[in-house]
Amino acid sequence: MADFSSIPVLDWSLSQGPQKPLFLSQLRHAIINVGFLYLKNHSVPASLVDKVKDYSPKFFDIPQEKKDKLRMANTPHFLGYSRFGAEVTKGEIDQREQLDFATEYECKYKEGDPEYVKLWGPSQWPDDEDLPGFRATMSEYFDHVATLSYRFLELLSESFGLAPDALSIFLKDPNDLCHRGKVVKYPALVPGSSDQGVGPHFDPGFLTFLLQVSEQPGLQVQNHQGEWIPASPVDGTFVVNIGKGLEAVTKNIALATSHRVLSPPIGSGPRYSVVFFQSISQDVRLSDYHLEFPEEVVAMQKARGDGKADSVNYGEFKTDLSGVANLISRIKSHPDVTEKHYPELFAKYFPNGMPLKASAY
Ligand SMILES: O=C(O)CCC(=O)C(=O)O
Ligand SMILES: [Fe+2]
Repeated sequence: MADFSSIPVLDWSLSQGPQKPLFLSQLRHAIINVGFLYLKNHSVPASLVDKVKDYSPKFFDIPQEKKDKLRMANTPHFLGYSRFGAEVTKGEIDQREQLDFATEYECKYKEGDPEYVKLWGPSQWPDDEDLPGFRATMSEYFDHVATLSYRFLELLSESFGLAPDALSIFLKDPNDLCHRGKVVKYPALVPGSSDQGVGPHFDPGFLTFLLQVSEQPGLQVQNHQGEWIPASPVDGTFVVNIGKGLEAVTKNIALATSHRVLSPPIGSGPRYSVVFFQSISQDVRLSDYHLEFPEEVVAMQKARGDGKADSVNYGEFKTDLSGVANLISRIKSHPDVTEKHYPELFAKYFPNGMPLKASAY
């Protein structure tokens, strides 16, 4: 079985010139065997990335009562602020605080629509006078990363021997896409408390682009033997990884790899990150599609095997509509929003009531 003990680094500038075949073969290796990579020399301007890094801690420094006004449970869209301890992964409380946002929409849901349509709605941003320029900077960054993610997906298709648009068809309707982003703070470990920044999990959709804002280690990626491999920050890079949607539509050739974040070491100060999740059309059932892959790609998958990651979310991408898979995962992560806006699903997924402490809101 091909396994990994470090995360490959890919140079985006190679993909633009005569070295493109080399880039594609490195990409194919990373996507099939690791499911994670660092991307350097990418197309998002360094000055914009620096601004985003600068703003990230500032959001968390605005007064708690102002952040609480943006609480995620205000609306059914799973967008907004989650205070420390409000989020759950694999049944355990995550030691992090975050603001979730998404492609801007008015609430799309109408009586009679499937419930996942409630995922589309407006983000909740801090007032500009509390944090001037934050919303504009985050939105500009979000758009740049979305553009990079579309180009990346075309190259990924090519690296698998498919037509460049073979995977982009799942993102073809711009009025239907709801990419998600967030800015996250992981406080340093407090003696005697849990070190679960975020528990082991898979990501949704097709691709994730992660900006590690601070220097603290903590992000770890699980290899096929179940060992946790560090993906510590590398200056000037994004960490790119595969979501469960892409794994489903490629029949497990692209690997969604389990990962987690451990709280930064005691006394080392908080860790910040900014994440972009590339979504696909919500009314697509990926199992309805059959893509033909060249033999050598299938052979690489066979040589890799299927691994034994122990995280459990997003299995629904293999059977249900993409919107349903996304909704179920939001439900499991945010019991406070679920209790308020999805009472039937709350009863189903939290039969013992609110997990301890996640009810702190
Ligand atoms: O903050 C990070 O470094 C990773 C976060 C993550 O994996 C997630 O929120 O899906
Ligand atoms: Fe993740």
